[in-house]
Amino acid sequence: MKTHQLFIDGTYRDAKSGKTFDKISPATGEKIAVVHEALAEDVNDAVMAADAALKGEWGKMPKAARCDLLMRLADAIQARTPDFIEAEVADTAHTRHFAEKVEIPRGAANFRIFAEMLKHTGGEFYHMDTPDHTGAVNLELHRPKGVIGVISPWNAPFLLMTWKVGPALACGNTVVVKPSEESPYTATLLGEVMNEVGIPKGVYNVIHGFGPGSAGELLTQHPKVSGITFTGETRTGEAIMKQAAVGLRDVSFELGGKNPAIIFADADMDKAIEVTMRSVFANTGQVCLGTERVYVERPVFDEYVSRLKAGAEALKHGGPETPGATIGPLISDEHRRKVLGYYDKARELGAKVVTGGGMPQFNDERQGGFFVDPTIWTGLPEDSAIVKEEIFGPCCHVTPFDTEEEVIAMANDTTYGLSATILTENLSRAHRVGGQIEAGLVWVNSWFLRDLRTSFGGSKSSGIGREGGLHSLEFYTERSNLCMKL
Ligand SMILES: NC(=O)c1ccc[n+]([C@@H]2O[C@H](COP(=O)([O-])OP(=O)(O)OC[C@H]3O[C@@H](n4cnc5c(N)ncnc54)[C@H](O)[C@@H]3O)[C@@H](O)[C@H]2O)c1
Ligand SMILES: O=C/C=C/C=C(\O)C(=O)O
Repeated sequence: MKTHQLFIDGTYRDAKSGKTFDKISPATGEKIAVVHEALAEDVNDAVMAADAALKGEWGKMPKAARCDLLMRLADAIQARTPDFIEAEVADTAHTRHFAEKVEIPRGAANFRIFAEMLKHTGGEFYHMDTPDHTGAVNLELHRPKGVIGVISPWNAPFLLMTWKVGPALACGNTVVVKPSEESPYTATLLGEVMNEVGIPKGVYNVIHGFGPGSAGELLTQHPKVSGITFTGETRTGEAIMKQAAVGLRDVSFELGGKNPAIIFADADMDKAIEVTMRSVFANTGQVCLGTERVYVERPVFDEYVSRLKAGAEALKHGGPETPGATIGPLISDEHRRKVLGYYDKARELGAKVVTGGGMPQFNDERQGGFFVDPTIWTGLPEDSAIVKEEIFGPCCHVTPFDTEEEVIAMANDTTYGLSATILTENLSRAHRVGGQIEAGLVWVNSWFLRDLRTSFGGSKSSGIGREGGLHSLEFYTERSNLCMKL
């Protein structure tokens, strides 16, 4: 039985709390690991180790040397791709293809992009006139924020945790990572690679546990933690904001979404189906940027629904060991109950269930896994819970529309503002409509294309702040303006 320990000050160790919890396989429902739960003393040990590292070798390291070390870390992650694939797949039951092609390469890229950027980016400089006409110069200086608490979710564990740790370390901070209780493996494994490449002890620390009353909450309240970067549910973000308020801890939030796809009659329908089959069903719908609302211009509504139905019904359920599987299980029985609750609610509200709406039956080990049917609904009003609330499963509601004004209004009529995707072959329409969607990311004729130099994040209930590229400097550094009289 695998055991996941804490990783504190460069060393793996059991939790002083003496508490552990089980990790269950999403593919089979069987216990696959025991995880050590960090409580107050463990959390304090991790934060104090991170604080000490700021004042030690790491804090004194020249920026170029720090960035070179992170580039070596990216290479070392790449070299251990097979180990990270097995770890991610064990926790999430993702396909090895998804882990190999998306998740692990992004883990390396998330260090590389910020190391390269920080190494080659200059800063702001302003010359000003002065009353005595001798002038003055202003230099915008950046220094590390300090110890950063990183709290990450289970839906893309390694990608999302490194998306935060990469810029945090590139900017000279140290981190204490609290991965989701559902996905401890890759964050723990990364400690080995940190030691292999020579990242000083205490720079990267991993504590395991839950949120309220556990490691997560304790981390957000620790006086030596200077900022919390969090990815997860909106309501969790609200809780963390309250927890972090005492001490005025800065926060960077990437939260939930209820993302629209808009398909105009002039769209390339093959492309529209290819894009939305991914944006609705990839990772079993457990993608914050995924589509749960589809708006289709009326002339092509029936064709679209019929083709999406065919695509959904062609998906093959299975875990990483199931040959040819194209849709996996949800992460946990608890999450499956949440998604099935929405499936029941849709029926109660009178939705037309185009396909799905329940869970598949198997006569093999998959029967113990947390599988649900890929599901498509039509016919519900825009104010229904199915159209307003994030479900985070392999499902979508499809609504017809007649005009641009109507569909823009429907797309924006949400408390979220994370992402959207627009399918049209009309360039001016893509600019016109795309510029009016209230979301952090809008794709045209594509989905989940990610340039890591761009800003990433959501508005309204989808987040606070932007990370990505130089935008990450806003959260991971403290600015000073040095004004020198000439
Ligand atoms: N915007 C994005 O980039 C993005 C990316 C991925 C997932 N998400 C969102 O994440 C959610 C799914 O992930 P999840 O179920 O793990 O989210 P979650 O909010 O339940 O948990 C996320 C993390 O927060 C911790 N946590 C929970 N309560 C806490 C508290 N009170 N204090 C401190 N830590 C706490 C959890 O232990 C976990 O590590 C979805 O809503 C999805 O939309 C958003
Ligand atoms: O499920 C959400 C996925 C988020 C992806 C990113 O944060 C990213 O691509 O940087």
